[in-house]
Amino acid sequence: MFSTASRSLLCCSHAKGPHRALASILTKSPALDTPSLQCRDYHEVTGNIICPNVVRGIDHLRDPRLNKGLAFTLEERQALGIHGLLAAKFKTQEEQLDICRISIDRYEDNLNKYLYLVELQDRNEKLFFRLLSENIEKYLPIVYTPTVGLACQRFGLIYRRPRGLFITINDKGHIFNILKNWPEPDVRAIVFTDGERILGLGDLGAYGMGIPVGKLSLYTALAGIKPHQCLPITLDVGTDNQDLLEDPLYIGLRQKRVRGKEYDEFIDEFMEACVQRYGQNTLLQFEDFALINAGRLLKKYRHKYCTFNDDIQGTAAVAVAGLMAAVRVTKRKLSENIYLFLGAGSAANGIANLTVAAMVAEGLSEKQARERVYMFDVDGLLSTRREGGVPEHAKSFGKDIEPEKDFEACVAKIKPSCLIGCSTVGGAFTTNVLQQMARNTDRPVIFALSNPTSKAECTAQAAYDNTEGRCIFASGSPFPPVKYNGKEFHTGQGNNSYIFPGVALGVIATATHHIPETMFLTAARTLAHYVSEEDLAIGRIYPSLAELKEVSVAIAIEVAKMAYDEGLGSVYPIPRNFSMHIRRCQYEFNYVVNLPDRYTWPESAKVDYKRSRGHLHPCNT
Ligand SMILES: O=C([O-])CC(=O)C(=O)O
Ligand SMILES: [Mg+2]
Repeated sequence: MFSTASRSLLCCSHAKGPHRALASILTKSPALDTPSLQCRDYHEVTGNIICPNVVRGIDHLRDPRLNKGLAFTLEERQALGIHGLLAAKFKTQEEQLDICRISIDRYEDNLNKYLYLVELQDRNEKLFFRLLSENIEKYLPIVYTPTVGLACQRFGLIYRRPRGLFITINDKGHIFNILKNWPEPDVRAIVFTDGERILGLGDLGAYGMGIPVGKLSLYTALAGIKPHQCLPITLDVGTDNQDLLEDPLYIGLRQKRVRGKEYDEFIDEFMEACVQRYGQNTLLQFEDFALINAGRLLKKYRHKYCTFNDDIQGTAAVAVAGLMAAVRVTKRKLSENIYLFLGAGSAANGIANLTVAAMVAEGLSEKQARERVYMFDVDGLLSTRREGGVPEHAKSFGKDIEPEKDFEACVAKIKPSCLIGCSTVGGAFTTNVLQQMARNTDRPVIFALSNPTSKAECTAQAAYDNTEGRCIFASGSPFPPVKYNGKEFHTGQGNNSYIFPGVALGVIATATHHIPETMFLTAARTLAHYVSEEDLAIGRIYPSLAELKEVSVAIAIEVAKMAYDEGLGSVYPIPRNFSMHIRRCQYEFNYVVNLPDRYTWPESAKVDYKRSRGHLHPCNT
């Protein structure tokens, strides 16, 4: 396994051959007199991957990683052999960003906006990521939740080009070979799904591919993880969604899901093939696996691989951060609340367990902490006395109390101060439930975390209207501002996008071996610290989405420090300044000079070309 530094050194020295060949033809340019800088710039553009001599002429426009469109300077156009392939105009990246914004605004339908952005990513990667990272509030709901949910549902219709790998159960025994087909050799993070629980939309089979793609877009846009280091994968083991099996547009395996031993062997082989191909510290993020697999696979692999489950641990961290910030409003310590979860699946258990850890940190014993947490699933309250007992995955939250199947009655009986929805049942927090929460306590905490918007347990407006505006509300998907009593509130989005990009950046930057649970508690604390008095005043227990990039870096720094405190980091020497180290690992969103090493622009050609185009580009004057 190579350290970060030695990996890039290898790539750089590997690429020197063709540079030398070029240098023998071209003499050194006086304008570009720092060869090492030129080399770094060129490789920055190509992601340390593309050998300059294999990309010729028009391929600089066809490769989204290299393409700058009309922003190629006159010198670049000549040096790269693309002069004349572009219109005469020279544009800056900023001008191009303006055009992108105007183009997207022309679409009314969010799915069309999504398609525009997909196409942009396929055409000009830097422009796509800069647009996204500078307009997070505007475009996050398009490339991510909720629109990405719709994109998954319509995936058969909108599928154009490959972005990521599809590995099917029929590929069992050959997974490593399929990974070899992915053109990027320097992958550091893989987000993968088997499509069985896509957001709250259920089994979408191979249509689930939109989710790893969307998550990894956020890796780059929010945390600055380099795109060539990211690989989205869908593990296609079939689908139990009858509509999809009958859908003529369906692009996945047309068969029922494979389960049991064969499925487990497939996942085992996949995990092992990933580290064989990309190294032991490759980050493997589980995304949108169903309850039956999510928890047990996390348990199985968490000490063997560098892995986490975003729906369990990422969601837990963002919810606990919200609970921590809410303490400043409710004036109740975490350990003074009573929690009731609607849903007892992976997200609920993840949040509940991390909340217990946070209460233990406040001084409760684990038993005392667990006593404060109740769960309600499709069969009612998790009571040890109910028929069929408490499901194995939520055993530690079962209570020796009278069974109850009516959720409203449960809210009245248990009197929770925090109500947390992870049920994927849209509207499950009825008027009665919300009004009861207002009777339970003066400042009830209400989280409707199921995604996308249609699955949220209640709207932000309903939560305010039915609690006399006293609630502290957060949702997994965004809601428009709430108007209550003449005042406007901007409620927060308790979505794991506040957590996973930062954790991933910290883990990748330190080549961490494993991700302990405490890292997510650290991430939660870091996020909670970012919540300002101004945020709280407008009803928000999270920083604004506009701060997501800053938050992600802050989380990455804390994760990186922790990685070395716990002996898990493996980039040596240990970085002395973590902040600087993290920033050095990040992607360059701005265009950089795209000239071959030691290129010389002949003086005579310079003059001729400038004359022939009738104008000069500012970069060349
Ligand atoms: O993708 C999101 O918005 C959050 C998430 O992980 C899920 O709901 O599964
Ligand atoms: Mg998810």
